[in-house]
Amino acid sequence: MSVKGKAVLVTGASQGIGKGIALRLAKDGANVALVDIKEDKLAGVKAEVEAFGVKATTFVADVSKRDQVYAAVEHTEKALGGFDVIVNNAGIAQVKPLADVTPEDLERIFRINVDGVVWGIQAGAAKFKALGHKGKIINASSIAGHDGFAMLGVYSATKFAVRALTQAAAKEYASAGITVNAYCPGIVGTDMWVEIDERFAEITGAPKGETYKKYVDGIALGRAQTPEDVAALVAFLASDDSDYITGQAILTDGGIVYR
Ligand SMILES: NC(=O)C1=CN([C@@H]2O[C@H](COP(=O)(O)OP(=O)(O)OC[C@H]3O[C@@H](n4cnc5c(N)ncnc54)[C@H](O)[C@@H]3O)[C@@H](O)[C@H]2O)C=CC1
Ligand SMILES: CC(=O)C(C)=O
Repeated sequence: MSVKGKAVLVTGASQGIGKGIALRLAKDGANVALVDIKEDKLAGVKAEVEAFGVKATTFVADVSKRDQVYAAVEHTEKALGGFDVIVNNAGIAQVKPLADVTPEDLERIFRINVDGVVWGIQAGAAKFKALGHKGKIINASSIAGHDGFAMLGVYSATKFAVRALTQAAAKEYASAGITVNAYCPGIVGTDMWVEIDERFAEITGAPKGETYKKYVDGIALGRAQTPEDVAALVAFLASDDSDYITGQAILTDGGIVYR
């Protein structure tokens, strides 16, 4: 598997899965652009990436804003001297019964989780075409993009949407040699799950930690997923070894049996 020397843009790279992806790709020899809204955390991740002896750069952008995503792609090409892969990883979750969902909730979650992926696909593909070379687009879906999760209904809808966008984009860009795939993690022990568990506790009265434990107990491999587990799949999708794979939404969930 080789990503050595490739220039890769990762969104949502300040923490969690995005940070895990950035570090894994750096370990494998890729140069990495770290994009996030959390400016304060980016410098620390950049230093960790550079410790692998590769180039790193940071860029503050809100993926829900089209112009900011295009600017992040431009910055990546200039700073890293190329542009080969975009990982549209940034996303947010919200725990709420469907009965309580507001127009503002829908607006906020869809703008980041869906628009953010549309802009990443669009800006990434435009740059690959301008450079005249093949490229890879990799999007974050979820097991919640395969089954609607109770209390995470709107979030699940956005992750189903990411699968649809991945399939459509794969067909639209295949003739340009651009591949488009999605990774679908299970239960990953990041800040996102800390917040999900806390919200479940507030809404249902379940003790803190119980919801997370319930989901982890349903994983056949018997443990929660780590960002590194997810990054292993993304490293494959970013490498030349995945050249014949496109339009796929690949589950990496430890054989989850409880949803
Ligand atoms: N944690 C989990 O169990 C799972 C997570 N996922 C997906 O993986 C991706 C990463 O999730 P985690 O690392 O767990 O979440 P996280 O909450 O730990 O990290 C998300 C990152 O995205 C950034 N971000 C949020 N909104 C942004 C915006 N508008 N523009 C730019 N950056 C923004 C945050 O600042 C943060 O650094 C998300 O798309 C999530 O939906 C999918 C399946 C399972
Ligand atoms: C956060 C998320 O996507 C799940 C399914 O845990």
